[in-house]
Amino acid sequence: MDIVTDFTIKSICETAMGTKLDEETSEFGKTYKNAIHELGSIVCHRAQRVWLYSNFVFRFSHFGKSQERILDMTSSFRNKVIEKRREDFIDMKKNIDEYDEDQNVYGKKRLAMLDILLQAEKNGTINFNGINEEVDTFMFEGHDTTATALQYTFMILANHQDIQNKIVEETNQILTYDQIPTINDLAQMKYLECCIKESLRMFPPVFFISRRIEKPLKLATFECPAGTDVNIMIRELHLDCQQFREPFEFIPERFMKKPTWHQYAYIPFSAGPRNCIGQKFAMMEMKIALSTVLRRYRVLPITKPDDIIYLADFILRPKEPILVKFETRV
Ligand code: HEM
Repeated sequence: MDIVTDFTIKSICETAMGTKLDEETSEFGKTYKNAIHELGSIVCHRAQRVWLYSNFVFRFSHFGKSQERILDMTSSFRNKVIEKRREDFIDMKKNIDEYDEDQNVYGKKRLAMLDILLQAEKNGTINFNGINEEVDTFMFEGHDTTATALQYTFMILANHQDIQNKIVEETNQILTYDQIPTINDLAQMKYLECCIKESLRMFPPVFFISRRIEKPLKLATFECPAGTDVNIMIRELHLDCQQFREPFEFIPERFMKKPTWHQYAYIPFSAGPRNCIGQKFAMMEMKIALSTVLRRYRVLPITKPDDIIYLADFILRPKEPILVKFETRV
């Protein structure tokens, strides 16, 4: 998990934020990962204890104090990432004066998401707090989810050598040993894509989402009054045997045919207007990571799917680290 999280934090910082982590920020990134995990368990702990719902009581509790310490830590990591890019952005603009606002391109450089926010701050369309909120959202949504998906995918592939071999066969037809994949190469990795989709079905990192119902809603025989908070249990939907044949079996081939399930029975990235904005990015990132590692290493099982005990969290987090073994391919 440490290796994949390190990879996904660096990816989101370099791409969306335009900030390459140096030694100091890299170390900070590792603490950030642990802080996010701790934060998840505090939020769930509080949700289960009604006496901690009051902000006044919570603030003085042990958990309230821990949460404050963690939020200080995550804010300072985020501030470092923003400040580093702010300096680079000023330098970049000094050297290049052509800015194409429609394409978000400076000279020949395409802007990172954070550059667009910094430019918007200059134009007065977003303020300092607004930038912080956007960066927090992307840093969190953009690393923990993908790292979780990758660890379950490595684990399930380690337990299915035949499927792993098929991925390597496909990848070898597209890339040579050291070749860095282009977007076109990634688009050709159809079988790998089915494996990732199947892994997201069985182990959706965001395993539930919540919505507040604005108007009364009839669900089968149930009447939900306006104002009800509803949880949509994504993992339960994905494991419904009325929708998926042998739902507990890892069968990537089911994604090679036209879906036989209801369009909302498979929603790892949610659906509707607030669905995941980063899903294409996540799919590409996972394809790069998996194809690069599997070409070089055979992944062997240590953790088995049935060994996993899940924690109460807002991400599908295992209680114990998920372990696999890497053996160099010859
Ligand atoms: C396997 C990886 C990922 C999974 C499973 C995932 C899943 C989700 C889900 C289920 C939601 C909807 C939450 C809701 O409806 O309440 C969501 C929202 C979001 N995701 Fe992802 N995500 C992933 C990767 C990413 C990445 C890489 C980024 C950023 C580059 C990202 C950015 C976001 C953002 C900003 C939102 C909020 C969108 C909004 O509220 O309009 N996600 N994600």
